[in-house]
Amino acid sequence: MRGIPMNALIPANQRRVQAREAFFQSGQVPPGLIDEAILNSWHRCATNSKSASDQVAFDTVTSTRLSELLQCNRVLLEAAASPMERLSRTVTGAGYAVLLTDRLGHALTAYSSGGTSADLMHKAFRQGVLLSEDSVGTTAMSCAVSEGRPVAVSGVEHFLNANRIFNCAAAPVFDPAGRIMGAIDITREHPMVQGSALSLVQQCAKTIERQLMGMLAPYILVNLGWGLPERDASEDMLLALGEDGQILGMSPRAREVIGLEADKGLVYFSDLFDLRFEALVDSLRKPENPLSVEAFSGLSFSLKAADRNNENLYRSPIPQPVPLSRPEPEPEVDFGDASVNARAATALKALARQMPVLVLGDTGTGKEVMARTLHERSGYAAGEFVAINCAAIPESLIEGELFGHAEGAFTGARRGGSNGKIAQAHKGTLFLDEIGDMPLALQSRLLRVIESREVTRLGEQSTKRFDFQLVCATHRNLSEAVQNGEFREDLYYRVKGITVELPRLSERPDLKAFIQEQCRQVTHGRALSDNALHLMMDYPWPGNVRELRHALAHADVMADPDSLLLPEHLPSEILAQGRPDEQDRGPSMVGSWRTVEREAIEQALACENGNVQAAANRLGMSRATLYRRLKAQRSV
Ligand SMILES: Nc1ncnc2c1ncn2[C@@H]1O[C@H](COP(=O)(O)OP(=O)(O)OP(=O)(O)O)[C@@H](O)[C@H]1O
Repeated sequence: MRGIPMNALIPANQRRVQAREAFFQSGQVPPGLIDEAILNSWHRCATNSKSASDQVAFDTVTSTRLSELLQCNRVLLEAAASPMERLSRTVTGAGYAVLLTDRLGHALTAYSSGGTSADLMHKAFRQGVLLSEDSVGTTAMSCAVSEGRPVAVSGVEHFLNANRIFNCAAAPVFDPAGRIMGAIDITREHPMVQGSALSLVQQCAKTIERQLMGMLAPYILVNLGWGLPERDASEDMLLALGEDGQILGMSPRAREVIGLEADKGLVYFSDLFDLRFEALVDSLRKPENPLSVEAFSGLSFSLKAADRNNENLYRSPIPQPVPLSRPEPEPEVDFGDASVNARAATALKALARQMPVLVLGDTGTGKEVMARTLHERSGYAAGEFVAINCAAIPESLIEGELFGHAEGAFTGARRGGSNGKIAQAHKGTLFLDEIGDMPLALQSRLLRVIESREVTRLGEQSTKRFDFQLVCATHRNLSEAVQNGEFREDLYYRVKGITVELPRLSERPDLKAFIQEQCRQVTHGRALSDNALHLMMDYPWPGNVRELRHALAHADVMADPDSLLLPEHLPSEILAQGRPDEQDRGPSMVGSWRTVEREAIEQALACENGNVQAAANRLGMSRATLYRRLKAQRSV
């Protein structure tokens, strides 16, 4: 008998009664009598001054709150709909009710068994009832959510006497980023066979998690296994990968064995496994060759495609190597204003005729987004989009950056020389951002290149011809710069081609819809409360779309995962200021935006140990923009 705790030999029901008596007499329970998860919950209830004799009301939240909750949890509800229905078909005949709760314990969906006589059962298993530990004491759901694992709670294991009629089992549901979204619970009045009840809820939770992974629309879903793929890939261990190898999501079991914490942000396949993503895709195409890969944790896994019929595997080209700097995923673009959309369409026609396009707009209005969108929709989309920020590169280097240089052309020139950005943009788009800040001396050279499409590398005589389309952008008034002698008139007329002027965010005709859409994108589907939305519509947005996206990301972090975004979650400057009178707009708003910006930059640099590229990624801007912002901040 060595190794088996004596308490394990006592019949289960007797053990529970003993545990309860011991707890209420001394606050202590001898080991092995009940699940640690339940004991922890009892301690929390006692610490929060709950008494076993408390009554339980099972009131529902208001209908407004309920619709907010359903809205906030719509992804979970969608993923859970059919697995829950299947579970309820399996168990309601045996007298079980089935429940889906959110992370806080709100009942989102309830299937009742119909065969129960107890009033309490009817009251408890209704949509909108709050079943948190705080309001109804220990339950399987609250334990499963607190401990992050399946838990069964029977009869006297419920902290409140009133709930002793319940016997329940629940499993947490994790989202693909590893956060708990809610729980699946089955409950009945009669004792249950614990093992089977637990495995039913666990299976249902896994199916929901799998649905959630599918809803990410991954390029490919991969099963991890321990041995040879054919024999051993486990349904439990799933990776959802984007087409550039980004890990879009992981099943909880895969996350556990690989040792990746929840909510880790941007992680790529090749960050975790000793294999390039293209090589993975290549081998998955040949299922006859089993693939065994070592993770950087030291463990080896077999990998196979979860769905052999996935067309991406067989039809799409192998994705390009992951670039060294990994930009934030591009937002879905909407320029809202019909006149801007019409202008963009004209700009596309101009590009097709080899005319340049000039994008004008204040900082953060989306000039680069517009340029990239034009590129992607143009006949040159198969080539590269090469952006160069004329304001960010020191005058002495910009020439070499643009035109390239021969080996030894100047001190510090690269071995073997460099081809320069114009060569890189061959058959693609050259985007000259902040062209208004291009040094005067360089402007005439640029003009010649734009006219002839011919480039001479620094330190060389021969020229090469390149084919590229040109998009420029600036926040400056170029015709004023021409008048002030800061910008060459001939270059101005050359780059002006077709202009697209982007409105300030506060002037967008679709402001409300745009804020809501950006909120959906930035927060992955959360909603703003009416008050928060009104405040945002009244704010002047000196930093335009960039500031809006930062504000939404800020609110997303500040708010509870299941709550709407409320005014108090917004950055203080939005809370503090409605739209000031037109004449007050300038300096004070610019001042407050600068402070916010400086803090954001300092924080990002600190978090990334001073790595400018990583900090720029974190802030959702290019490295060049970050340098420019730093320069601007320092000059204040
Ligand atoms: N129409 C849009 N839809 C979605 N996101 C947008 C849109 N316009 C801009 N953004 C986002 O706002 C931020 C700023 O955009 P972008 O860098 O293109 O602005 P910009 O005008 O070039 O700024 P700057 O002048 O400071 O370089 C980026 O994070 C971009 O993704």
